[in-house]
Amino acid sequence: MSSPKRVCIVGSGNWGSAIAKIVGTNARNNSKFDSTVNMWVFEETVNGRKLTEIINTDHENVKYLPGHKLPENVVAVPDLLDAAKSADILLFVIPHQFIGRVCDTMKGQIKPDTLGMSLIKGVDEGPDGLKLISEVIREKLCIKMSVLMGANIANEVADEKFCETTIGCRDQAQGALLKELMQTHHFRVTVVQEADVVEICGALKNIVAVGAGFCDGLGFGDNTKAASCGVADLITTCYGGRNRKVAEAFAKTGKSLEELEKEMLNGQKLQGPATAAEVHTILKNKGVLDRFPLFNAVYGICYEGRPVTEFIHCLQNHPEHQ
Ligand SMILES: NC(=O)C1=CN([C@@H]2O[C@H](COP(=O)(O)OP(=O)(O)OC[C@H]3O[C@@H](n4cnc5c(N)ncnc54)[C@H](O)[C@@H]3O)[C@@H](O)[C@H]2O)C=CC1
Ligand SMILES: O=C(CO)COP(=O)(O)O
Repeated sequence: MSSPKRVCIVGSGNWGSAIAKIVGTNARNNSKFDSTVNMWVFEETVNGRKLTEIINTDHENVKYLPGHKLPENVVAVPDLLDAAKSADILLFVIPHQFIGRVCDTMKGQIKPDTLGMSLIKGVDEGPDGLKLISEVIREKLCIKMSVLMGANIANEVADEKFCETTIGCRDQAQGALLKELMQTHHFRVTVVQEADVVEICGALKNIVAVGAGFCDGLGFGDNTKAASCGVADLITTCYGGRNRKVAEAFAKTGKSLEELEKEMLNGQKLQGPATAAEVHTILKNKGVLDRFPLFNAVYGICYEGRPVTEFIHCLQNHPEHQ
């Protein structure tokens, strides 16, 4: 039998910490995995103490997932390379804007046969158009990559409220191993081979969620909001997510998104506005902006100073309605 796989979680925000709860418990109870799970923590001081010290002593990420104990075998490590260098499985779960720098630091310093899985929702906008975050990681680190995405609001997952998620993995044996690491009674995992589809749905729904927040902030009805909704993650994010919540406050208060992110999220990061900007550049370069009025409208409001009160006009002028 091969030796137990060492797991490292690259990230310790709201979702990273909820995932640490699951992965720590599963790794401890399954001999296929080493029971110690490293979690890389972007170090900061909270209430006068280092966050890593708080996590390793009190077993709680008091800033990003307060109220939940993490398993004691989850070890917070402030140095990225110390956390990741001996890992057989790397779970990437940081806000997408930081992935480039994190991978640059890890390049050449990890085991060559490490399996990576991205839980990051977002896209990168490269010179040739859209690039998936898993592709960015694959190219920079030369490792095999899978993804995990779903209608998974972190606080609800940590509360063990039942939900489903999808692993996109091209290799069946790897998919089965990753499922063993991630699945619990409350967090059911389906493995599919179409990893790119899983990832792009997870990324793009964040832009729609910002639009849904605008609808709420402007006082439109449920029908209006549903006009932009599709499948599970979209529904969840358009009701319960941070992108929606902050966009609602934006429409109601007139404060800037940056200000509201700071005020309302205590260090957590929105992915929707940045994704709207990246997707906007990609669509513009391809000359197809007019086919995506919702994405265009969210971009215009977030970055071009277009009044949020015009949001619905953009949907009324959808090319499908001409
Ligand atoms: N929170 C949620 O409910 C869910 C989030 N996701 C996705 O997971 C990814 C990560 O999200 P969260 O864990 O919620 O993070 P978060 O939104 O809680 O972000 C805060 C994290 O970013 C870290 N950070 C701040 N500056 C940094 C830097 N310069 N370099 C590296 N890290 C830095 C902070 O230390 C903290 O760990 C995102 O792509 C998000 O869309 C996916 C499903 C659910
Ligand atoms: O991705 C999520 C739920 O699946 C979380 O969405 P928010 O980032 O908008 O909170």
